[in-house]
Amino acid sequence: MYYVISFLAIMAAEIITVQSPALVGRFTDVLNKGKLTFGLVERYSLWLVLIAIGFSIFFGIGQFRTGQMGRQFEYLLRRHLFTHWETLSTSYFRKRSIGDLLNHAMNDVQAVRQAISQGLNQLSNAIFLLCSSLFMMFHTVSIKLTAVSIIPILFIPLFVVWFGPRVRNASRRAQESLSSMTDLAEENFSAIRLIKATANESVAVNRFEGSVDTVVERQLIMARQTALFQSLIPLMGSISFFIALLYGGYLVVTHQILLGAFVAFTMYLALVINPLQQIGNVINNFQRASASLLRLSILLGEQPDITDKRNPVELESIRGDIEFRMPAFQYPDGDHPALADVFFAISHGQTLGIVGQTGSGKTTLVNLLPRIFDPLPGTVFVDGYDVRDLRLEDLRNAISYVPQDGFLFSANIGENISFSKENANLAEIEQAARLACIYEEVQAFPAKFDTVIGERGIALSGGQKQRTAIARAFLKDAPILILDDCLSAVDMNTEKRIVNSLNEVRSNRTTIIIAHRLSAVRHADLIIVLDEGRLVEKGTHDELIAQNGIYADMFALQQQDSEVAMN
Ligand SMILES: Nc1ncnc2c1ncn2[C@@H]1O[C@H](COP(=O)(O)OP(=O)(O)OP(=O)(O)O)[C@@H](O)[C@H]1O
Repeated sequence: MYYVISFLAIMAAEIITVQSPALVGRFTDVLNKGKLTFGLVERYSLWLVLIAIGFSIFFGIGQFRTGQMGRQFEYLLRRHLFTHWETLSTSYFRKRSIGDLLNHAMNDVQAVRQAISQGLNQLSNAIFLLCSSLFMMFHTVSIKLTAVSIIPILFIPLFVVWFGPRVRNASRRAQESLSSMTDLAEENFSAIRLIKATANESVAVNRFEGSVDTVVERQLIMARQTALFQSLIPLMGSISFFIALLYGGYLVVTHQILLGAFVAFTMYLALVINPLQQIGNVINNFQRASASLLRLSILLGEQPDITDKRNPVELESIRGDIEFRMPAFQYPDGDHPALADVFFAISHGQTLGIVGQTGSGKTTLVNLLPRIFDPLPGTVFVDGYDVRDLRLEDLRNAISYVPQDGFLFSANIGENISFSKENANLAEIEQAARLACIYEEVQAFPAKFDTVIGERGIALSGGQKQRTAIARAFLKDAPILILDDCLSAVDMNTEKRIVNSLNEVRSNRTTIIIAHRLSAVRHADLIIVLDEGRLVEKGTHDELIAQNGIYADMFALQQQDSEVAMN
């Protein structure tokens, strides 16, 4: 609808504007014949002003409508893109850099928007102006003169065919370098503390300069191609002008056309050169936009690799019984199993502790429960159902997961805690904060729960970040709670208080605690020990101590360490 309005408005504007050369032509003829009166001068001037006003009104409407259409398209496309990304699995994001994704969301969408608003606007403008000028030239001046003068213009399609793929290719390379630059900037901002602490600012700046240089270099290549292409079009226009003057002048001198017709003709040619250049611009914009559109359609065509199966089991509520019957699990891009011989079961309300060396497969194991990665069929069960048979939404709603790095959003603390429960009230947020032992510290901040934290919670200490993330999981209050080594940055006393809160409020819910410090899992109903992905020991704390294996060794070592620390 917007486009129809803008299309009609631009058409009206151009039909109006092409009347002025004809008017000036008639004026010249009257002048030439010596019949010009002051009343006629006034009338011609008035018509010219009316033409200008009519053109401005319709052209303005056309511009606004196409602009509006472009912005709406941009908004819808970005929203669609983001919603689509949210449906994709984590393995997709492992393969893509953030800079690249941001580049698509910003630059590619913008290129398509420009083609839609400015491009379509300029194209229809140019086509109407061209057609109506040519019509007026044929109609009011001379068919022969027009036909001869437009010959150079016929070369333009050849230039388009020649330059098109080159401009597209240059645009793709420029966009790729922009992606890498955005990536590097993102990486540097994330690592700003490390860079400063190790006085590596100059290294970071040099790396960034290198990537900016590449961007500039590639953009210049694109600019060169574009400039060459665009300058050839007015060149062809000027050759047309040259022919018009030569041949048109001859026709006037030999009295085959009137002087007024010749004046009008040169004005039409001047009118035609502008749309020709615009067509060049538009074609370049379209080339760029078509490269962007291709990238966007590939992105939007990506399918999530972890989805609901056909007719999944829909449970009203999940209790939280968990069982692993897993001979092996291998990552899609791994070359050997990350987990092997993992057989254990816990009932709802129980606590499972998972310990093991770093890289032994603890995070991998818990990631299989919410299907962050898909286990093989018949290997992981919740409430007796294969997790692959449950509705993904039900399964994930039933799990609160606190990852190792307790990610925080750039929002205030209250919003961070209530992220998983949108309409939580302040009392609920405060209760969750109390259980996670962060309440007093938040109350000490000037804005309390309204305190805004920077990206990734830069104003909070590591332990505070972890406890805020734990409070978020407490607030969600799901039947299964997974704490993935998220007590590592809190001191022993706080750890003890959090574990006590867990015992207090989670009596009927299943808790999985991954920990390096054995004190955090000591009271678990079942502890499993992983070693290079293999489940090597399982039992309660006392049973494992009695087995005298890896767990007993780890315990002895940690006991020694804490005694040394006490002394
Ligand atoms: N997405 C992945 N694709 C391929 N291999 C992976 C992936 N994630 C982890 N791995 C590999 O799986 C193994 C187990 O990693 P995992 O993160 O589960 O160990 P972890 O016991 O949790 O370690 P940590 O205590 O250091 O957190 C490692 O060898 C790791 O390199």
